[in-house]
Amino acid sequence: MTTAAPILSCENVTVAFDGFKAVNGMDLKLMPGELRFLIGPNGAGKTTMLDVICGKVKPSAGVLRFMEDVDISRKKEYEIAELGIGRKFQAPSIFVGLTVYENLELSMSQNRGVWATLRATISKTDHMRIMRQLDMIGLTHRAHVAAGGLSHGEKQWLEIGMMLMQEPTLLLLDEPVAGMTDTETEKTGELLQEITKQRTVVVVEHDMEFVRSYATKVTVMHEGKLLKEGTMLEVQSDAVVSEVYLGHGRDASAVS
Ligand SMILES: Nc1ncnc2c1ncn2[C@@H]1O[C@H](COP(=O)(O)OP(=O)(O)OP(=O)(O)O)[C@@H](O)[C@H]1O
Repeated sequence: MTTAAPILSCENVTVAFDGFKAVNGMDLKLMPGELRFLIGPNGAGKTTMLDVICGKVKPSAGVLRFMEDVDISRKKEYEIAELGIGRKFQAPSIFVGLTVYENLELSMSQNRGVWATLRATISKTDHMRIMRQLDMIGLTHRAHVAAGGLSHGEKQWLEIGMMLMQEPTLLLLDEPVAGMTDTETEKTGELLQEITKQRTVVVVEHDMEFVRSYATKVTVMHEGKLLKEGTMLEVQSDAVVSEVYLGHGRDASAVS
């Protein structure tokens, strides 16, 4: 039997902003096909950790290895994206004046200009890819609606769909269900589970109901470090985790 190699391995990662260590010796290992939740109180360093993985900020110490042997610690953001790491920020970045279909079409061919892409005749293969993607994100019936007219949840799914058109190996999502209705949140959880049949996903999340429903493994960060890793049950019953969360208003429910 062969043991699968990690898709991402972060060792002793530190990020300093003017001497303040937002991430301070963090370790994180992800296996292929994982849906990993990264939680922790406000200011724990979760978003900064995603920023380092996608190359938006550079670590002052530590090593990040992607696909076993590619050291991405010093690579530029676009190089990391080309290697197959996609990052979705909280606010959706979609073209509101274009239709859902056109947004997906554009994300497939980002190195061509907008008008060149939209004027070119689309191949049957590309059309089928877009149709499959629309089906996956549940927006087939909204294909020809301007993206600006979508609901908040639909916009988030469209952006996830746009990222998937680039075929990333690893997807990083920052609070994807923030502001969503309960129904939208549930649909997002199902979508993430579907995505992890083929890819690895890391989700930074504060919505503990959502984490409880969909997490198999949870990583807790505190003061820039790994505090605890395990199932939600293991994490919730940990005394140190409880202590850390106490007094952190919106996060206190994590351990209650
Ligand atoms: N560019 C920056 N310059 C200076 N300090 C920063 C910068 N980015 C983040 N920080 C600080 O680093 C710490 C960690 O921030 P980060 O956003 O990573 O935490 P977080 O766990 O994602 O928090 P939250 O859950 O509130 O989003 C915070 O104290 C924050 O103020």
